[in-house]
Amino acid sequence: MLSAYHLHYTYPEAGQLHSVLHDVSLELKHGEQVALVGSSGSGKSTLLNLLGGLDQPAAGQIFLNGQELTALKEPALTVLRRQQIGFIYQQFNLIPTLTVAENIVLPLSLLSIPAAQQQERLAFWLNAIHLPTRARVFPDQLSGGEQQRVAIARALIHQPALVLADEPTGNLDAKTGQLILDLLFNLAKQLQQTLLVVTHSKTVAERAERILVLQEGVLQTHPNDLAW
Ligand SMILES: Nc1ncnc2c1ncn2[C@@H]1O[C@H](COP(=O)(O)OP(=O)(O)OP(=O)(O)O)[C@@H](O)[C@H]1O
Repeated sequence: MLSAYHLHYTYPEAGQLHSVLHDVSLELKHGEQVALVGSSGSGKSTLLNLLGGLDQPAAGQIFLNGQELTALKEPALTVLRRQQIGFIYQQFNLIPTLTVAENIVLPLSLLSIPAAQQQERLAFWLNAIHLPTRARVFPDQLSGGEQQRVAIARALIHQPALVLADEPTGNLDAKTGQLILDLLFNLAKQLQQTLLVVTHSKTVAERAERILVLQEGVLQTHPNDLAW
């Protein structure tokens, strides 16, 4: 469902081009749950941003469900992201001035889904993340784990084909992180969404069906043999 071919990513600094990703190719199957690991600075977040259409590679192609993401320009790229991709971040990134309910339905509002349908789906998701009574509170009234549950609902509510998570448990204690992980992996599986999770945690990576390892911008072909 997601294919990337020969991705290169560079940035200019002090008159030189620095390479972050070098000839990265990968394929994710429909409904697959994959972890992306590698040491700090190896290019994991950069790769996630390219796959999510948030940034463009210097060279290479990315296809999402047959559509070439790397051939799209704004605003078509934004439309594709809104329809097909859900993002989850370490810092939760909820909008502080919106309530829990408003944060969760935001992707539906952006897609102009009718209000009645939004409320129906909201009720389902408040239950799915075990926060049925917190719809009207604001993010700063929630714990970190609760905020991340809201962020998960917001990332999945529009039924995206692809869910990209960057260190989703990085800001949580071990026990809360485990609960968040269970919720994310179980819901994505139930909804047959493809999940790619960037992580430094072995616990997180071991939940995945497959582990991709980046080393200094190069994707390793035999990741199981490597220490990371
Ligand atoms: N546009 C840019 N300008 C300057 N540096 C950049 C740019 N894009 C990426 N980099 C550099 O590329 C390297 C890879 O960054 P990236 O955030 O992708 O790594 P990472 O593997 O996710 O690291 P971490 O695990 O610490 O989050 C870093 O050294 C980063 O500073």
